[in-house]
Amino acid sequence: MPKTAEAFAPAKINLCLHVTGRREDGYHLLDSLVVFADVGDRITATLADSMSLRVDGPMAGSVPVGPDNLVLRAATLFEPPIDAAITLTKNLPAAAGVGGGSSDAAACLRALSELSGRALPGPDRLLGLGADVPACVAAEPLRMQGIGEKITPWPSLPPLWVVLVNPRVLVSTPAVFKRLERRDNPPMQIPAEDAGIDTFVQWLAVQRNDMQSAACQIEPVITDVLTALSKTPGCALARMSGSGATCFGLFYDAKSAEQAQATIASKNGGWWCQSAAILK
Ligand SMILES: C[C@@](CO)(OP(=O)(O)O)[C@H](O)COP(=O)(O)OP(=O)(O)OC[C@H]1O[C@@H](n2ccc(N)nc2=O)[C@H](O)[C@@H]1O
Ligand SMILES: Nc1ncnc2c1ncn2[C@@H]1O[C@H](COP(=O)(O)OP(=O)(O)O)[C@@H](O)[C@H]1O
Repeated sequence: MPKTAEAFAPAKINLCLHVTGRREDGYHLLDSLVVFADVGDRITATLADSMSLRVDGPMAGSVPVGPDNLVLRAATLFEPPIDAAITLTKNLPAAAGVGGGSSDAAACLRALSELSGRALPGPDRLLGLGADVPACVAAEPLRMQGIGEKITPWPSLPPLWVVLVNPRVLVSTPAVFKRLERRDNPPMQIPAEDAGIDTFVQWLAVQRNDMQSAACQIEPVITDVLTALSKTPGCALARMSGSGATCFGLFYDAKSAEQAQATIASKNGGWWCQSAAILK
């Protein structure tokens, strides 16, 4: 039997995303609390004589199947190459601020590492795939700084659930960065350690996503998503993730999140709505 490995590619959520500066090469300096949800894509890799990629799942149509797919780009980081037949089951919307491509790349690296017994590529090579890839390889609650390369594990997170809502508009990350009015915003404040859930959510509410306003100007429907989320019972906070267009509502329990998802989905047939737990 050929050896097979499976890896989960969780949705990435920027609970807050502060843009604090810009480097000379144009990349932006970020300060973000990044977490992962128990919804995402899936990678299955089987050792084979040559490298191949098959994409299935509800969002398969929205990603490239050739060498531009971040899964195949990630696989090339191993030298010498590890040949495998890879299947990507694409459940997350692409170019949506939930890091699907970066998380797929990270999951592919984990699966190939397991199959071959070889170490994961170093941090510089991960960053070369995309600014979100180092965070997605860590795949645990973390503070992300620099342009994405500085990763610090987040010490403790209260139990939280989210509803992720994407109005099915594509938002270009460079276009949102370009439209920012300010690039020198204050960094995250640091909350008290082991704060209870109320203190944590109050703290989070005064942090920001500095890309949200620019993204809403490009795609005003994002404002509708935020309004719909914030009106659902039990929603403690509604905010955009990454450069959008996906927004999240934050909930204290699974049931409230599931009800909010059902309510929003029933009123907005074309939107992608998913309730999930935040992984600790
Ligand atoms: C904004 C964030 C926040 O987590 O999330 P997404 O909206 O992509 O999910 C990420 O920084 C995105 O990471 P990722 O999508 O991997 O970015 P990359 O492919 O490396 O970069 C896409 C483009 O975004 C801009 N970019 C990206 C990261 C950064 N720190 N500064 C930038 O200015 C650059 O113009 C770059 O060409
Ligand atoms: N496996 C993949 N999944 C999603 N997008 C991918 C993938 N491979 C390449 N891409 C391309 O990468 C870009 C960013 O995708 P994604 O990581 O989903 O967005 P975001 O960074 O906004 O969360 C998209 O334009 C998409 O075409």
